[in-house]
Amino acid sequence: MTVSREEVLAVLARVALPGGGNLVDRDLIRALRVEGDTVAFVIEAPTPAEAQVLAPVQAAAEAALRALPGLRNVQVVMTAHGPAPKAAPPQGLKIGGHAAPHQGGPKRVSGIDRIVAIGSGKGGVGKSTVSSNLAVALARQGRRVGLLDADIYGPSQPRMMGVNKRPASPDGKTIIPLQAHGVTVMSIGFMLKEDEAVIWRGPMLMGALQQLIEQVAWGDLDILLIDLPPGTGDIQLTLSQRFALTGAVVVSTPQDVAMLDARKALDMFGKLKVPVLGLIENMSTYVCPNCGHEAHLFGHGGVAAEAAKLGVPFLGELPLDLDTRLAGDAGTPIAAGQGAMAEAYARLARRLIDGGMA
Ligand SMILES: Nc1ncnc2c1ncn2[C@@H]1O[C@H](COP(=O)(O)OP(=O)(O)OP(=O)(O)O)[C@@H](O)[C@H]1O
Repeated sequence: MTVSREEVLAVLARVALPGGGNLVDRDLIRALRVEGDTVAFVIEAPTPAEAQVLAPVQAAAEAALRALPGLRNVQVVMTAHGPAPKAAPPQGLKIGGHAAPHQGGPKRVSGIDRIVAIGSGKGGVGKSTVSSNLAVALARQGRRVGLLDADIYGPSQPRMMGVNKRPASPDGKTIIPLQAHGVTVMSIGFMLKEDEAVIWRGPMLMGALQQLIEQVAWGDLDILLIDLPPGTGDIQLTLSQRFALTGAVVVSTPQDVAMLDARKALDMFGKLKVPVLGLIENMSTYVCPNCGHEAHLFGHGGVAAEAAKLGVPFLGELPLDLDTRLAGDAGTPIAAGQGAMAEAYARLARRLIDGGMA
């Protein structure tokens, strides 16, 4: 028995807040994901002080969801924005400290030729899948590639790239990234225990992001791909303001609602002066493996049309493909093998290389 997003929201709407209202009508839920028997989301408190007040609410929400038949894993993270109390000085390697004061414009990271962010307006459109496969496809074409999983609310790269162990830090400062399928990989997921519910305050998230870029011994890279969280939040803002990005690639499905959100992401990159290198349509066509019939479950061609309308490059379309999902779940991206999907990613990679973007 599976639980729907609506059922989860209905339960959360019954969790009352001190001072009135509930988690849903006070709009505190972010990045809600319901997948099989797992639900994960973020409670975004307006301030660190309110995050403390809301701690019992977090516990009540978790308990209410655990009572739903069909749900086995409930992962709730609390974040808060605004000034946070001063942190104790770090002892050994600690991730999620406060970001160092920032002066001047976006800066280059030494040894890294290009930084390309992969974003989406909506969650679940395949941004992480595209990031891992593109990274592998670029590496197969001889590029020196790094992949940073900055999806702090739901890191997917440990699973998709098939690596998950805590990276070494010989001096308590430098972090040694992991290697998988020819790609140098770092994920916030490597630093967290599974199911760990940490209170990540907004400023701490920013500190974590900065550490993941600057303290990781990336070595010399032709390109660092950054798998962003969905949407247009603090991570996107901090990243663009602090680091000189070569550009951003936006992934969307052709579905109208996904495109609507993708437009917001494009608008955000425009405002932040990050060049949009192109749009990718994911899950565009489904070819039945039994009869070969083509169906367009989320529509088709909408992303190419939008790219043409906005005057940004359309980088290609990737079909909805069972083997892509299975490969991602198994930790070996489909681009690492042979066949039509590996070739589609190889074409995408070639296009970026030929355009000087990778
Ligand atoms: N082209 C595809 N064909 C089949 N399955 C796909 C495809 N692209 C992605 N998926 C599957 O869809 C699910 C969501 O993909 P993914 O995690 O890459 O999305 P996302 O946009 O990064 O999501 P989020 O932002 O919520 O982390 C995964 O199970 C993935 O394997």
